[in-house]
Amino acid sequence: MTQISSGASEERKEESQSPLMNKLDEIQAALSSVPVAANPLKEDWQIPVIDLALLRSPVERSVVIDQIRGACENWGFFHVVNHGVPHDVINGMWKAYDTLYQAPAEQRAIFDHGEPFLPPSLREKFFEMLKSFPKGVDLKDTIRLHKFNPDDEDRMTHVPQECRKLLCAYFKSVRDLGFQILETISESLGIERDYFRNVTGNNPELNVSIHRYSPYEDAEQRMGLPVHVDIDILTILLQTDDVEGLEVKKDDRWVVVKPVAGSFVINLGEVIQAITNGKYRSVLHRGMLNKDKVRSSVACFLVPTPDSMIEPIPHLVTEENPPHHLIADWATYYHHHFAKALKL
Ligand SMILES: O=C(O)CCC(=O)C(=O)O
Ligand SMILES: [Fe+2]
Repeated sequence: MTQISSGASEERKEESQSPLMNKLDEIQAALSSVPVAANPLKEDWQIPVIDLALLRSPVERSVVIDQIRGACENWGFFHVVNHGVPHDVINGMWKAYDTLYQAPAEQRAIFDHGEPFLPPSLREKFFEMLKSFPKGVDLKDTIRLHKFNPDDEDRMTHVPQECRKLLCAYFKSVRDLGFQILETISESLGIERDYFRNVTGNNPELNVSIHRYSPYEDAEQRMGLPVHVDIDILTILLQTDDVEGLEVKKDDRWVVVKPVAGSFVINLGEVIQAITNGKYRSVLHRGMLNKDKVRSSVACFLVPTPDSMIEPIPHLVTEENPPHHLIADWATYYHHHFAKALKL
């Protein structure tokens, strides 16, 4: 595995000031104390809503590309509507959701990857760290499908039979949408449309987290999903459209991502931040709980192939803006990220 970096002490100096290290410190701080709503909420701000139907119009395409550039620079998050994923495919995902959550524990143990998607060698350390955190900061239930390839229905024998087709149809469609959005993100940077797909290896395998946030009476004192950034390329999130819970960090405030009927929430992962050398942002977010309603969400993570080189686009590196992130193949990058988070 390749790892290109400057000398060790220089690297450490750079890291101690990097946005990534600030984020990791904030994640640690938030995890070690309850209650969690430390920063004031900004109720009237909203993440951008982008209408993808306009991409088909030659006149309006450039307007949409400009909106995507603005959303990526300022928010790292946006809704997409008119995205082309059919309603019945989305309804099929919700049906599959019920089937997966109703499965008996012994069956779920077979299809649910269980723990977060961590490098195997760091699992033990991660669980040790978790023990030191107070209870009540990670109260959701999550079913995880690891390296899920929706083209491979025949090999999906571990997933309940009645939802295989539904999951494949949904994740194929959502993966296509993700790839299409990556093209518009490339276009917004003035680079070839297939830049991201090429450098990250066009990986057909997805990671999937299917969350269920049960209600808690003292919901404000607790946390469903702790503060984090997504360590992927792009996340495409489907959420219940009548219950709030997702919050995004913006200018030191938490902004509620109000559900928009029929939309997907898109957020940029760490990989886009690394490849754009900080021009586009992967931002902190968290999942809050509700007093009396269940909230559900389905996160689909596009990830690079292990040998993809994660390095900044050359014209986004300058003397004043040297590489912010480790330059390495994805397997190394991923390991390094978690090792830093665990302070190893
Ligand atoms: O449930 C949500 O709204 C957020 C999920 C999320 O951020 C994640 O799975 O990484
Ligand atoms: Fe996330």
